[in-house]
Amino acid sequence: MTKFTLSGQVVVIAGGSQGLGKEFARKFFQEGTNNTVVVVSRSRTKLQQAVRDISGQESAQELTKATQVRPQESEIVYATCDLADYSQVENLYEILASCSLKPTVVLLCAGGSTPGLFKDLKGSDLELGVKVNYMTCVNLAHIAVRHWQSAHLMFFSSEVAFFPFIGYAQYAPLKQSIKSLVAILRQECPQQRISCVYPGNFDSEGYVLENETKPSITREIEGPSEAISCEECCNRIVRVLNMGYDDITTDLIGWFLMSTDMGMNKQNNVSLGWPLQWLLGIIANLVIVPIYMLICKFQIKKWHSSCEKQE
Ligand SMILES: NC(=O)C1=CN([C@@H]2O[C@H](COP(=O)(O)OP(=O)(O)OC[C@H]3O[C@@H](n4cnc5c(N)ncnc54)[C@H](OP(=O)(O)O)[C@@H]3O)[C@@H](O)[C@H]2O)C=CC1
Ligand SMILES: CCCCCCCCCCCCCCCC(=O)[C@@H](N)CO
Repeated sequence: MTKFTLSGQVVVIAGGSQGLGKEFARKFFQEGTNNTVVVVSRSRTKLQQAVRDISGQESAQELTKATQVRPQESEIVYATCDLADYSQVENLYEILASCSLKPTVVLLCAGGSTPGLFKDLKGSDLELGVKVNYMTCVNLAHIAVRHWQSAHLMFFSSEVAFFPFIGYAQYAPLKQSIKSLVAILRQECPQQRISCVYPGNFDSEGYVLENETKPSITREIEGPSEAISCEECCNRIVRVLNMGYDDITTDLIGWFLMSTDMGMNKQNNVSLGWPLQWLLGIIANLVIVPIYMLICKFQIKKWHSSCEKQE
């Protein structure tokens, strides 16, 4: 299987303009050698700022069909693309191809949530949830599987894929869809390295924004996953990738939640400490999970009645 290395790569980072995607761009550009890093997102101004921050240069270079990529030198360039729009992703492929760039690592890191009760969300929030979290992924993955068969694909789901809970109606179902897509692609494309990261909370621009609308009950339930910095999150992921594992969590509670969800999702890939995880999962599902779910039900009931009182 493809070894993970930070050097000599052509890296495409979806959602590279901020947060964890930007942190990965920094890591490849600053810690590796001979990398061509392409950060991709919708906003040109954010992308330019990210490229300037990372490269330390005054100006940021946009990837176009005429861009001359210098081999043997590290470069970071940006490309604007709404990855939820398939034709724009095809266009991105054309641009990369005309620069003779064949990605070797693809990070599908675009995503984000608008927490809130389902009834309080707007129709546009629901649509955005599907587009930002799922369409961006499925579109780029499709191009990658068709044209870049030797690329290492890295998907970004969430710990909520193991445990969906109140407040994440716009988000968790799509992160579960990514897990499902990954399982199928691993069977269909056995020659490709396909990793899936299930992060717990980390402190990104998106995280700060989502906390503005997050119901208190959601905050309470996700409390055990305390936000770590993007840098720490990126480092933890790289460490586990280097060990050769492909199902990755970023904190202990995430690892524990994954253990309760091993079954038919696991197939032929393994995660850190998997025999223990498997056993622990069985025991947890028998004894710990039912008790926890009772406590959780009680917490939610209490929250609903305190909301009613306030009204
Ligand atoms: N932060 C957290 O606590 C957690 C995050 N995650 C997941 O990890 C990943 C990274 O999270 P985080 O760093 O917080 O994300 P941010 O919200 O900070 O950044 C999201 C990125 O996605 C890009 N993006 C959004 N929509 C599109 C689109 N349609 N086309 C192209 N790019 C798009 C944004 O750029 P632009 O606006 O320029 O398009 C931005 O670069 C996400 O998938 C997130 O769901 C998982 C668990 C916890
Ligand atoms: C079985 C007994 C123990 C159960 C404990 C449950 C603890 C749940 C922690 C879940 C944390 C979810 C973090 C991901 C958040 C996320 O994806 C958003 N920040 C979106 O950006």
